[in-house]
Amino acid sequence: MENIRIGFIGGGRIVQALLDGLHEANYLDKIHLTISCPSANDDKSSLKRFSNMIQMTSSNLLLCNTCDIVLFAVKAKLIKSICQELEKSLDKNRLTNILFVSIVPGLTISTLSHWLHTENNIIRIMYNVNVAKCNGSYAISSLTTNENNHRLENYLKLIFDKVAYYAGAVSESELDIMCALIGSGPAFFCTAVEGLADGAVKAGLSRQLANTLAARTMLGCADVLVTSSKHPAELKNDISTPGGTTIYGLHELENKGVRGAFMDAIMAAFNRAQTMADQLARDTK
Ligand SMILES: NC(=O)C1=CN([C@@H]2O[C@H](COP(=O)(O)OP(=O)(O)OC[C@H]3O[C@@H](n4cnc5c(N)ncnc54)[C@H](OP(=O)(O)O)[C@@H]3O)[C@@H](O)[C@H]2O)C=CC1
Ligand SMILES: O=C(O)[C@@H]1CCC=N1
Repeated sequence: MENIRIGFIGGGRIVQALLDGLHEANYLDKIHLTISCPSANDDKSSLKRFSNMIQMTSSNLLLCNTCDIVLFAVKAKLIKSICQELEKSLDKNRLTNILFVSIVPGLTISTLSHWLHTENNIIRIMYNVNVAKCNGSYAISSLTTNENNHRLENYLKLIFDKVAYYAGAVSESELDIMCALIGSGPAFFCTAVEGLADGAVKAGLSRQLANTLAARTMLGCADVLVTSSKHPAELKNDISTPGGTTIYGLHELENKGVRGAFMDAIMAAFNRAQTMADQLARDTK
């Protein structure tokens, strides 16, 4: 297991969040990890802080020639040309022995399979920035059947388990829902925290205290919900005393359709993932 080498094509925010989490979990120096990105040799790269624990290269080809698991972590529009270069230059045997992993919304197994001219060695994963504090969530969508790919997939799970809660093996369509809830969810929660803090500032609290308390209140609620079997409505009802402050605030939220707004946000992100998948699939024709 220890000799399995992992490569990331792209070393931006979502990859660095994973590196931060693995570092915090004291696991980064226990794995062989390489990142390829154009700025690999730039002294100002924010990846430099990991330089004694990871390998860096500006060549995606070199990365694929040395890694057993390769994750695509770049913007969707770049993937086709990256795949074309790999498919053209990589030895066929090497290409079919790598486990390729898409973390890109809309980059489906079938599209990647088409661009790489390979099959049965591609899976998808969705995770979120919360891995940076070992508090992420992730899910996997996989159709691989051969033993070597299962071994590589299990190794990947072992690594993600250090920093994230495993939501399970899901279909690709379910992974698009996970993309909305797990992947984009942190941005939705941050927007809610910002709004609550803004309200407290309007009422007269300092910005710093308002931000800290809004975030800590969310953290505490999340902890209760995750560690108890309480339904969110039960916790909400426990807090709302008859004729008290909370129910007045909740009435305003209902007047503004906040629940519908959150539902719409999830549906919009989910639909966007499916639209992106359709657009990328059209590029395989
Ligand atoms: N941010 C998030 O929370 C999540 C993002 N994702 C998905 O992950 C992908 C990456 O997102 P994110 O990290 O936020 O994006 P960033 O913009 O932060 O990072 C993009 C990375 O791609 C690199 N890159 C650009 N061109 C190439 C190339 N030709 N070959 C190799 N690397 C290249 C960039 O390198 P350089 O810096 O040198 O230009 C950079 O390291 C996206 O598809 C996104 O949708 C998925 C789940 C969550
Ligand atoms: O916005 C995006 O496209 C990525 C996917 C999930 C979170 N961020």
